Amino acid sequence: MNEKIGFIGSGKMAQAMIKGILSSATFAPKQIKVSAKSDETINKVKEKYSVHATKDNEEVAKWADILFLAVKPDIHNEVIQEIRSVIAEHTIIITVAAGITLDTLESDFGKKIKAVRTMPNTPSFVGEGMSALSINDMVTSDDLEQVLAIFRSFGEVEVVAERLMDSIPAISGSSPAYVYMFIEALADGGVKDGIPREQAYRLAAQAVLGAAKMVLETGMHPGELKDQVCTPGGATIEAVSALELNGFRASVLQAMESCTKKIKKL
Ligand SMILES: NC(=O)C1=CN([C@@H]2O[C@H](COP(=O)(O)OP(=O)(O)OC[C@H]3O[C@@H](n4cnc5c(N)ncnc54)[C@H](OP(=O)(O)O)[C@@H]3O)[C@@H](O)[C@H]2O)C=CC1
Ligand SMILES: O=C(O)[C@@H]1CCC=N1
Repeated sequence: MNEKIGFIGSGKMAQAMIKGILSSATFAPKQIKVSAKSDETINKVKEKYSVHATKDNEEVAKWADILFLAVKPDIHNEVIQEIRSVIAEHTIIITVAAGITLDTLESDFGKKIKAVRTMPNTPSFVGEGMSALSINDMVTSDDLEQVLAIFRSFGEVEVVAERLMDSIPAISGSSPAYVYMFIEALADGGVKDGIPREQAYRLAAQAVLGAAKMVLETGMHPGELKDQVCTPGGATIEAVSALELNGFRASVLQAMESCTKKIKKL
């Protein structure tokens, strides 16, 4: 692809996407320009990814054909006010900020823009991202194809109705955090029984990866896959029973509700 991609904000989420994009070789480092607030981040990003990095948001906004806004929601509008006058008509604006709606984007820019609201996740860093996005009526089908190609370069992407976007962090944007907690807990259980810590992480992480692949690749219902593991009268059903007694599923659902409630307030 020949487009120039800009990132305003080069923190954890932007760097995960940049790493994923460059690893897939869909874009070369010279096609990416980023900005950040501190010299520390600028220098780190230059060194790690060989992309152009600056503290000048306007420079990035003026240059990019596709511009990611990857700053925190509380300074999102401040950044838009800084760059709105230099945005070209053809530029596609992609926000990754949680809770920022397409209406907010348009009204902050104060004009019709090509706007894309997205929710990626940090596994984009290893090319296994899961993103969801919705677009406004200025985005053409060609624009959408370009955007999808970028997101596919670091994982999977789903186009969803904007009314569902507030619910995406809970299921795929934030959920890597709870999965890491689950992996850590599995490893702790192994360590308790004497399994060396590093080996315990490998055992736990690969079991989670394998289970996820089974869901994606067999098309079988997760409940049926669970049943395959539970030998009648065996050990797994004892573990399942203990998880149910301790409200495992209810905890996950409650965590997701809390997440979505917060997104609506951001
Ligand atoms: N982390 C995640 O898993 C996910 C995050 N998101 C969204 O991504 C966005 C960024 O989150 P995350 O990457 O985690 O946060 P970080 O704090 O890691 O990154 C924020 C970045 O914004 C930069 N920044 C701060 N102020 C300015 C400014 N005035 N102009 C330009 N850049 C500025 C910071 O610069 P410096 O480094 O110099 O401080 C930093 O690089 C959020 O809106 C969040 O909702 C979405 C999905 C998942
Ligand atoms: O914690 C947050 O607000 C962001 C949104 C999804 C992941 N991180």
